[in-house]
Amino acid sequence: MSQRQFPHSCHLNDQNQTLHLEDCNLQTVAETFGTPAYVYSRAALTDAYQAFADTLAAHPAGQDGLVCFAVKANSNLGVLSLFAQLGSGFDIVSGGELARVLAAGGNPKKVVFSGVGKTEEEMIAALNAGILCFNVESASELDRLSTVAARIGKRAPISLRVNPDVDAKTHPYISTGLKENKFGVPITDALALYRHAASLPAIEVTGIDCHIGSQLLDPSPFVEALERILPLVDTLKAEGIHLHHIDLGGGLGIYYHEGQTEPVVADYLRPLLDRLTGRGLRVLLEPGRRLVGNAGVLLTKVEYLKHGEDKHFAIVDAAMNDLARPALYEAWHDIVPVKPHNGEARTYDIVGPVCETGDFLGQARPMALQQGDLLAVLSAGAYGMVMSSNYNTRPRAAEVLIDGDKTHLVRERETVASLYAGEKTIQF
Ligand SMILES: Cc1ncc(COP(=O)(O)O)c(C=O)c1O
Ligand SMILES: N[C@@H](CCCC[NH3+])C(=O)O
Repeated sequence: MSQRQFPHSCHLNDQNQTLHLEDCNLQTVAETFGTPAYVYSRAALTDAYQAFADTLAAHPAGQDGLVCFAVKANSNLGVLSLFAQLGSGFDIVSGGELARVLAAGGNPKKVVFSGVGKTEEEMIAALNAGILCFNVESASELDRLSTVAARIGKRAPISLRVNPDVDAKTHPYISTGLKENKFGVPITDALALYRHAASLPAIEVTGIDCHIGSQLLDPSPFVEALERILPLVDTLKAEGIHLHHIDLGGGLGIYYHEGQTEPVVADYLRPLLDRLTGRGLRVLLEPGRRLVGNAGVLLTKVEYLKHGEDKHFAIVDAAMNDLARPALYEAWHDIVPVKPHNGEARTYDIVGPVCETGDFLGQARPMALQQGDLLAVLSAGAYGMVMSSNYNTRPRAAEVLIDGDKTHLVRERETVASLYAGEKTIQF
């Protein structure tokens, strides 16, 4: 057990053989804040951000580059404020995310707005905030944005999100850059749409954008996508449409399995930056998962052990409503005891209390367990809390940010009463 590799900042403490995140004993964290609880490491978040920022800064094509953290991966205010303090920008996909970024002290001039379904209200909020760029995903969105901006006396900075029709070789639900996906405008339509955009007085064409998918462990599709886009940039230039920036999206994968290797940030970025050298384009990136995924764990307590004829179940107090990824994508998360002990090891399905057979966090996991044990679901910092729900009227988990030996409660656990605040009964 002590030989195993843990995600960044997570380790078994030598003295008491208890899982720690930075210098905090996760057993104590669970006792203090209760379970289920998401726990994030400031050091791991910072290191992950710096890997991108430092690689950009070290390359001639990346000097004025900007990392725009994809807020959809983790929108906790404590996490967002840390990234804002590190100098990060933000990639948002809703008015709600914009509000969170602003509440966390994010700079609107470093915000890009992605998403296929921007409403008028969201456009107005973003225009009034003065964001860096709208990543426009369709002709009808462009026309709506132009109308809305003109109506309120603003000019909307835009890039078109082009869909380069590249296979990201990832889970089909999180692949976005194929022509059958709903995202972006087909690269073959982009030139005509850019011409149209350039003719609209309330629109300022500033960039080009693409995002081909998520959890890419092989970075070669990123290069393929860029190589499909650069000829379009050249054609636009020849027509007098000069772009200021290129947004390469997010999508770099992380390891979820012990022993799995993940691409090194610099190895992913350098071939892209090399191809952009001398073009005078500012580079924007939208990493989500890679900045937060392995900076967080989900702590959960074993409520019951249930030994069936064919299977052993560990029924824990976290469920698919807290972490949807296993139920939704059959995604794998390593799950480890916070304080391993030497009881009889059995092969457990780690399941939650929700009334669905798909409510599992992990299946067929060998470990020695007792009722009351604490488990840590690893690599849970991305698409964890943000995808949680109140299904089965379960209050959502607390979120805690670790900084060395200090803990900060960055989101309180919901209460049962808060779950129906704002609702009314009615007498017929
Ligand atoms: C437009 C856009 N940008 C950035 C991201 C972040 O992706 P990831 O978390 O894989 O880095 C996504 C999600 O896939 C996205 O749709
Ligand atoms: N929710 C997905 C990632 C979605 C990426 C968003 N474009 C996951 O948990 O892996």
